[in-house]
Amino acid sequence: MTAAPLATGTAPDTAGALLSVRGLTLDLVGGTPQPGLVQGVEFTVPKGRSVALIGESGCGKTLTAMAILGLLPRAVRVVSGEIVFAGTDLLTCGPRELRRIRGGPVGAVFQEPMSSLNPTMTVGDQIAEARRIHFREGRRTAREHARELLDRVGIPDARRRLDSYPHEMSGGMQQRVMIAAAIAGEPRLVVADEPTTALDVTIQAEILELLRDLRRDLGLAVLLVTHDLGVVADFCDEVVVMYAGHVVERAPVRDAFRTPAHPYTSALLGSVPRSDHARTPLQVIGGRVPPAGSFPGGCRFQPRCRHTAPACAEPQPDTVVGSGHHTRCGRVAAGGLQPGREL
Ligand SMILES: Nc1ncnc2c1ncn2[C@@H]1O[C@H](COP(=O)(O)OP(=O)(O)OP(=O)(O)O)[C@@H](O)[C@H]1O
Repeated sequence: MTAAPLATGTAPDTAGALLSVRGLTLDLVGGTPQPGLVQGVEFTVPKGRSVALIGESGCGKTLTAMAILGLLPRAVRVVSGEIVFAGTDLLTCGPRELRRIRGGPVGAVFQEPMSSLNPTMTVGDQIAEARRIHFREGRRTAREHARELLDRVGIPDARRRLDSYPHEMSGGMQQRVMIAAAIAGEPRLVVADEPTTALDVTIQAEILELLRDLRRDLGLAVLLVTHDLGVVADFCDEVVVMYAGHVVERAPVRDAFRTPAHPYTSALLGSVPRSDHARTPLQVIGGRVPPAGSFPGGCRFQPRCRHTAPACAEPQPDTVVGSGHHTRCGRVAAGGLQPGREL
């Protein structure tokens, strides 16, 4: 017997959302119109929760994160959509308002600390600057806060380190400084794009532990862009799965991992080793993400999907398969496929 999906609909569940991304569509500026580098992206980040954005390279995770931060590359424009943070649509904000929000209530942590930290300023001055801009603190107070923040993120001998330059620190320490700068603005949301990818494994674990502590102590919400499904399982409450610019599934992490409702999510999960299924052979997802501009109509995953049917060439409905669990697989919507690891 096939279980019918609960419902179809398009809107994210916005109750209690701190951040709500609705119908976000991004494209290249000028040139030939593309069928949406990022198209119709919908998800929410509830207050104090941690949401992962996952998918293979080139699926639009970073562009989505950059749109939230108002830092899209010049070549990319917003075609439509809303990004509502604490009641304000960030896409309607001018540059001054965006600068007030970014580094203030919305913090950012990127993969390469050295590309975000200013190599010509001491780390103390960089963190103090955030306090001076966002809280109009005087030099002395801002410096004292910078010391407290360095201490808070686990930098030993914080008072002396205030006067260090980023290049005098290890990669892990630089990442801690970037986190200190992000929390200096007392954010409610931190957007973290691959914050541990450039670090070696033991340091990765330390940085994640730090983010976890800060989340708990400061009540932060986190939007985490990552390729690492182990990190998602360990750190996040909810997951948003992107494929070729579409969100194909969003769900509480446990539900997405136990009963994925999109063949792409299932294939992603099958491509990483699991401790509980040590003998299960790893799956390889055949083919690759199509380059932007050559996406198929309907479900963009269909050329790589082992369940493809003619209906997959049509736009796929947003289907609710469980509490907070949505998919955009028409075959699941029609009851022809069952959510689950064997999908
Ligand atoms: N500045 C740019 N100009 C043109 N195309 C771009 C630009 N930045 C990204 N793209 C294209 O947009 C698509 C989405 O890129 P994006 O960086 O968001 O992917 P991603 O999922 O974050 O990948 P990764 O995991 O490798 O960072 C890709 O096809 C990429 O080539």
